[in-house]
Amino acid sequence: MHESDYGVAEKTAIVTGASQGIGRAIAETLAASGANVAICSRSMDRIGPVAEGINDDEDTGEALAVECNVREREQVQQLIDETVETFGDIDILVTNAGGEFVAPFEDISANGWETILDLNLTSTVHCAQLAGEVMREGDGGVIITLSSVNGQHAAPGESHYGAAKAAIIRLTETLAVEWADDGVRINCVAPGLIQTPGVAETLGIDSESMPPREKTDRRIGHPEEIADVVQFLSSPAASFMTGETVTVKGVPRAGNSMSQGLGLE
Ligand SMILES: CCCCCCC/C=C/C(=O)SCCNC(=O)CCNC(=O)[C@H](O)C(C)(C)COP(=O)(O)OP(=O)(O)OC[C@H]1O[C@@H](n2cnc3c(N)ncnc32)[C@H](O)[C@@H]1OP(=O)(O)O
Ligand SMILES: NC(=O)C1=CN([C@@H]2O[C@H](COP(=O)(O)OP(=O)(O)OC[C@H]3O[C@@H](n4cnc5c(N)ncnc54)[C@H](OP(=O)(O)O)[C@@H]3O)[C@@H](O)[C@H]2O)C=CC1
Repeated sequence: MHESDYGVAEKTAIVTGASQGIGRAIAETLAASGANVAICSRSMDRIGPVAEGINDDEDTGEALAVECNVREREQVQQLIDETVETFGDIDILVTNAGGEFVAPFEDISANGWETILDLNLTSTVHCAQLAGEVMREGDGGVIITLSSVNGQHAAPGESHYGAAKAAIIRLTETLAVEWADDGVRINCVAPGLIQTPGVAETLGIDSESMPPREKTDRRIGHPEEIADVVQFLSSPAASFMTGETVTVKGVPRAGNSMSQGLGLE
């Protein structure tokens, strides 16, 4: 009889942007399954308590908090070095940190464009290149990138973010081919609208009004529903998956724009 293996116990995972939202849910989910997690955000005051919460629980893997702005390559290198020094290796990398502002294309300054491309796309390049080096010189590993439904379909106000997230999908496909012989699997998760503090800030959605998980239609997703997919992709159960983008979006309503479709306008 075949027994599915969704395990990540004793693996070492890096999760970027884990002080809140999707990244935090991913870190806590992997740790609850026994992985040691190196987690980062731009502020130790914000990432430290998340690590403490994980370390307070005896039944989880260990957590290492690192202050790291993923837009800065040298800081990403320090994150990689501290992770290897503490846990010995890197088995899983989740490039979760990202963000956006919503604005018409004509209102986005050169710096605004660069900010969103740096934060989402170039940060993913830094993390994948530097952690990928460790994986490829060792026993391989698993990388999971974060795109968005905005990287798959056009939505007004999302030209910069959509371009960055679309590029992440193609980057994922390319690295899957280039690094296949090095034992590195790389897949991408493209969430639909997920209830996080970032979304509350960007789109003004009340984070207290969470609908239950039983329904898949006409609701916003929970961060844990992304974390569960990341856990699967990280595990041996996904051993024949690489270069794929997994969309996680429930059943939004049909509409002219995605936000109208979700009933948010
Ligand atoms: C609708 C349903 C579809 C489903 C998909 C859901 C889409 C969700 C996507 C998410 O990723 S949500 C969660 C992510 N979290 C956030 O986005 C956090 C909120 N945003 C921010 O914290 C910030 O805006 C930022 C994106 C992190 C950028 O902050 P930063 O401090 O790095 O940059 P600034 O110095 O503030 O600005 C740089 C540059 O950008 C211009 N700019 C900033 N905001 C706007 C804006 N609203 N409109 C136009 N331009 C903006 C700013 O003016 C600067 O440019 P210059 O003035 O210097 O030229
Ligand atoms: N929520 C959604 O609906 C969707 C989200 N996504 C993607 O999922 C990912 C997570 O989104 P979400 O949880 O909503 O985001 P949040 O804004 O809620 O959280 C973002 C996290 O990233 C960290 N972060 C932001 N900038 C940096 C940086 N430069 N360096 C390091 N860490 C950083 C923040 O920590 P701190 O502020 O402490 O530095 C925070 O922990 C993003 O890539 C987003 O684009 C995709 C589709 C939909």
